[in-house]
Amino acid sequence: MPAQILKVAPRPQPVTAAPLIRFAGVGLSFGRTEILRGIDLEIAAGEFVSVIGPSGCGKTTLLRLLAGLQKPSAGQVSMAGRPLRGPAPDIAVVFQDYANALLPWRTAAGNVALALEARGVPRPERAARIAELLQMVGLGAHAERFPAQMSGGMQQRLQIARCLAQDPSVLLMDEPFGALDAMTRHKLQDELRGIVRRTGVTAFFVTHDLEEAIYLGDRVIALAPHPGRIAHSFPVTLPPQRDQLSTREDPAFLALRRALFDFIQEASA
Ligand SMILES: Nc1ncnc2c1ncn2[C@@H]1O[C@H](COP(=O)(O)OP(=O)(O)OP(=O)(O)O)[C@@H](O)[C@H]1O
Repeated sequence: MPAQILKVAPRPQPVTAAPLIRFAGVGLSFGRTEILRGIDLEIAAGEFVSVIGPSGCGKTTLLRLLAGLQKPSAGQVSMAGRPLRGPAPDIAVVFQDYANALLPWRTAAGNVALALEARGVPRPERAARIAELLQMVGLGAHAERFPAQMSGGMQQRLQIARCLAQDPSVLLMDEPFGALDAMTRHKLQDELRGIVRRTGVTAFFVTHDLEEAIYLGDRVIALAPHPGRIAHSFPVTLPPQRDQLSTREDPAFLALRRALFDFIQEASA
């Protein structure tokens, strides 16, 4: 081999992994009303994407498109290179209304078991997996409680455990902590970030709470209304290890909070 060739160091190639989720030119109209227009969005596997925007701008509709609960009127939503044609077992949805998402006549363990049964996990394997999932969401000691015997925060943890029992690649969350008090909310935010990092699940999180969007996200997508469209994609430049006190005092956090606040003010005007 000629010497000069050996001297040429290989150029480091950027990592260009294909996105897990892709919205390509997605639009949605209900009758004559255009709700979403020209949504182009790519989400990498393991990414935590928060979605904010003024009330009624189409955040939930965007989530429903990704959940396969709504078909686009234009464009395509795809996952792992395949167009979404309806709800997929690989995509789990955590709703704000935890009380209605759980089966009241089943215990915590029974609620989680349901998702394992649906996936066809053999009975002998279920008990260990249920214990593991309940432990992961801090309900290890409450397996035999019924939802009505649990606080709102515990019920929401249970809904998350049940979704994780689906072994999803993607976790969609629509204002999941909106009905909880501030302390419980902060605790669940930390638990959720921990779970997402440990499991590697891709998270799509809709919220009205701008601080929550930043605290949890790797990126914040801002939707403008009439029709709903992506106005900005803000990268969150905070270190991955977050803390309720110091992260919220970080200058990068405060600057982004300001930018999101300004955006909402302008978009709502
Ligand atoms: N099934 C439907 N038929 C007709 N209009 C709908 C339907 N679902 C939603 N809309 C309208 O689409 C728009 C976007 O609704 P969406 O719930 O997605 O907004 P959002 O940003 O999540 O609102 P919020 O922050 O208040 O929860 C709203 O104007 C709503 O009235």
